[in-house]
Order: sequence, then C-alpha cells, then structure tokens
Amino acid sequence: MGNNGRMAFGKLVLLRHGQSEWNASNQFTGWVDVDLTPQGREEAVRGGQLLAEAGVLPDVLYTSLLRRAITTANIALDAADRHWIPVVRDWRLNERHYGKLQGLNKAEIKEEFGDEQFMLWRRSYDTPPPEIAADDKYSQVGEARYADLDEVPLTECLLDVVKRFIPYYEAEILPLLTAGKTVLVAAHGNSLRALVKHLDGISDEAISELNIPTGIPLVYEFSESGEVANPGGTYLDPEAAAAGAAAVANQGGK
Ligand SMILES: O=C(O)[C@@H](CO)OP(=O)(O)O
Repeated sequence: MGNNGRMAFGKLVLLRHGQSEWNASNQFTGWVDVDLTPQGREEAVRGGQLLAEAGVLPDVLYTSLLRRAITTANIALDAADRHWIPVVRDWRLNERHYGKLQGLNKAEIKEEFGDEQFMLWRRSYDTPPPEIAADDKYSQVGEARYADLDEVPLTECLLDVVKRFIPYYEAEILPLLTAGKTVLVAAHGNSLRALVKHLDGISDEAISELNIPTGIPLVYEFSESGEVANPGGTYLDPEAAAAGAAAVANQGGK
C-alpha cells in the first residue's frame, strides 16, 4: 500500500545531476569529481520541488560516488522534505569513464579530430576513448573510494557501463520496485543512458540519439511483475526536459 492507501506500484525516479562546473566549461568529465555550479544547485532545488508537486516521494536513494550526483540528490531531497531517507552509494552508478578525454575541452576535441570521431567517442555503444595514463592528474587509480575495485577503469564505452550497472540494478534496485517502493537514482548522463536503454529496450544504434537533461526527474512506473508500465518514462517537466536534452546533444559547439 502506498502513502495514501491506494495500491502502490514501484516508481523509479532517474535524476541526472544539475549543471556541473565542467558541464559549464564544456570539458569531458567522466569520473573526475567536479562540483555543481550555482545553476546546478538551483536545478537540484527545482528537481526536488517537481517531485514534491507530483507527489513522487522517494523511499530510498541510490547515488554514484561522485559529488555532483550526491549533492544534487541531497539538495533535491531537502526541497522535497525527504532528506531523511536511507542512502546507498555505489561506483556502478558512476558516469562513464571518459579515458584520456577527461579534462579536455569538447569544442577543441571536435575541432582537432572532426565531427565523426568526436561523436564516436561520445555516443558510440562500443568504442571507448583511448585509455588515460594511470598516473595522469585526471586518473582515479589509487583513490580511496575505489579501494574495493579489482581494477579502476582507464576508459569505458557505454557497453562497459551497461555491464557494470544493469546487473547491479537488477539485483539491488528492481526488487525494491516490485515491492512497491519509490527509488530515486541520482546519477549521470551516460550511466542513466545505460539504464534507459535497458528499461526501454533501445537498440545499440538508437541509443546514440538519446540524451538526458540535467536536473529533471524522469519517472518510470512498475507493475508488480517488474514490467515498465509507462514505456519511455515520464519527465516531470517535459518542456524543460526536451530543451535540456537538445542542449546536451549540441555540446561541442562553442
Ligand atoms: O563529460 C561527461 O562525462 C559527459 C556528461 O557530462 O559528457 P557527454 O554528454 O559528452 O558524454
């Protein structure tokens, strides 16, 4: 039973972090732990207000290990008066590791390597960018938060994210949804693309066209048997979501 006594089915709420410092400066980010901008914090407040207005009240929060997702969730849940719910954090929700591109400017990379190579690195399903050197200042090798990993990635393609995130989702999150819980997943553009690909059965080719806007909750409703009841999900602010997704698609321009 849900909060108001009706039969409740599970809800999965996907929230990409608000604008980060490197979204604003147009740099490839991946696993680099950059903070939100003031605009990103405002987006997070708005995201929380949208949840409260829609009566979508998370019972549990899952985040990546990265500050921009953690802080977005904290701010949004505070705005929705749900700051007290339990939290699980896991590296499997992290952004796709962007390899050697981490820290580099998107417009400059596009200029230097051309549109096709740029889009291949950004959006192809199975072509990872070149590996970052383990001792590069933007490598995560040796960071305490990844001490439990057998190997810290040096690059990843979207397929690698699917392989690490979807089994985790199925084992840890899906059972909560079939039990009727509302689960907030605060994560990243490409880790959420991996999950949406799975939820909506999007092909390896078609997923390249899908972009996730920052800060706008995307809600999937589940049946008791674990099927998605609203394919494609429902953005709580569809107009802002469409504009935000178009802006992500066009990144790399000056
Ligand atoms: O830089 C990144 O890590 C991601 C998300 O910001 O960028 P893109 O949309 O280009 O994959």
